Amino acid sequence: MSKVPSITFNNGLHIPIFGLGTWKSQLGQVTQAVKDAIDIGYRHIDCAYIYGNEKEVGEALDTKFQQGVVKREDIFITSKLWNTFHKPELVEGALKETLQNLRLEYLDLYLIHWPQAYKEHGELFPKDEQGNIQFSDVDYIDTWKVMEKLVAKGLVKSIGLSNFNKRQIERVLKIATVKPANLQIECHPYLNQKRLINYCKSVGISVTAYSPLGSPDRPWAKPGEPLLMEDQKLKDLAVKYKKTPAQVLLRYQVQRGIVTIPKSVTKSRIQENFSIFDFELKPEDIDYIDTFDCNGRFCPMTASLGHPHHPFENDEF
Ligand SMILES: NC(=O)C1=CN([C@@H]2O[C@H](COP(=O)(O)OP(=O)(O)OC[C@H]3O[C@@H](n4cnc5c(N)ncnc54)[C@H](OP(=O)(O)O)[C@@H]3O)[C@@H](O)[C@H]2O)C=CC1
Ligand SMILES: CC(=O)C(C)=O
Repeated sequence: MSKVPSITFNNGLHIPIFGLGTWKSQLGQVTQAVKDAIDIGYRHIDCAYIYGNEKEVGEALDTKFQQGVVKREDIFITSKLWNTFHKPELVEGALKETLQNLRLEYLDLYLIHWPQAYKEHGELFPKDEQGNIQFSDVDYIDTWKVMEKLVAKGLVKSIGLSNFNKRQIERVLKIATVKPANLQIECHPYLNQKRLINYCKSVGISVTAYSPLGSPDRPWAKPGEPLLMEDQKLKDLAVKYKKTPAQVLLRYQVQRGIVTIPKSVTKSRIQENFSIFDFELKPEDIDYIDTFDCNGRFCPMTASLGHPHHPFENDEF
C-alpha cells in the first residue's frame, strides 16, 4: 500500500494531500465507504456538521481503531463549523457535538465552513415566510477569535477557513494570533483558482480543493449542465496517460501541491481515485488543463446571495 504524501501547515503539522469527501454520502453507505477507504490506505477524511452523517463516519472510525487497522494519530480528520453556530458562545458547543458524533477527542482541522452567518437557534437553513435564508450579523472575525481558543484547549490541532475570498482572508490575518492553516475552496479545471491559490501561497496558507471531480451529484445539478468528467479534452488526456478522467483531475491537484478530497461511496471508485501516485502529468499538460478555466463554479451558495459576507458576490476572487 503506497503512503499518501503530506504537505506541511504553517504550524509545522502535516495534512495528507489526498482524502475522502463525505458530503452527500448517504446514511447506510457512508460507514462502509469510510471503512473501505481506510482499508485501501486513505488517511484523511473530510467531514462537516451540515453533512448530517458524522455519527456514521464516527462508527467507521471507531471500528477501524478497534480493529487496530489505524491509530488515531495516523489519520487526519477535518470538520467544519456550520453557519448557524458563528456566535462566539456557540462555537465550542458545536465543535463538541461534532467530536461526540465522530467519537473523537480532537479534530486535526476545524474550518469555518462559510464566512456568512445564519440566524441561530433554529433550522440549519433558517428561512423567513418568503423562503429566504435568515441572516445573522455575526462577523467571522469574532468567530475566528473563538476558533483560536479551541486550539489552546487541545480540542483541535489546526484551524482554517472554507469559502473565504482574498479580502476576507486578509481581514482574518489582520487580527489572527493563530494563522489559518488551510483554506478549503471549490477547485477543478473549470475553476482553477490560480489567483486565490497564489495569494494563499504568499501568506503561508495551504489550500484544499473541494468538488475536484465537478460534483456531478450536487443536489442542484440541472440536465444539460457541463459534466467535468465528460469533457472531451480531459478524456483525451486520460487516454494518453492510460488513466481515467477522475484520476487525471485528482493528479492535477496533487501535482500543484493542492490537497484534494474526492467523494465516493463506491468501493471501486474509492480505489480508483487513490491510484494516482504511480504516474505524473507532464508540465505542458498541467498548463493545458489550466486553460480549461471558465469561472465554472458548481457550488455558488445562491441561497444566501445578498448576505453582506457572501464570498462570491462582490470580489473577483
Ligand atoms: N467546504 C465546502 O463548502 C465544501 C466541501 N466539499 C467537500 O469536498 C468533497 C468532494 O466534493 P463533492 O462536491 O462531493 O464532489 P466530487 O467532485 O468529489 O464528486 C463526487 C461525485 O463523483 C462521483 N465519483 C467519485 N469518484 C468517481 C470516479 N472515479 N469516476 C466517476 N465518478 C466518480 C461520486 O459518485 P459515487 O459517490 O456514487 O461513487 C459523486 O457522484 C465533499 O464530499 C466534501 O467533503 C464539497 C463541497 C463544498
Ligand atoms: C457541500 C458543502 O459543504 C456546502 C454546500 O456547504
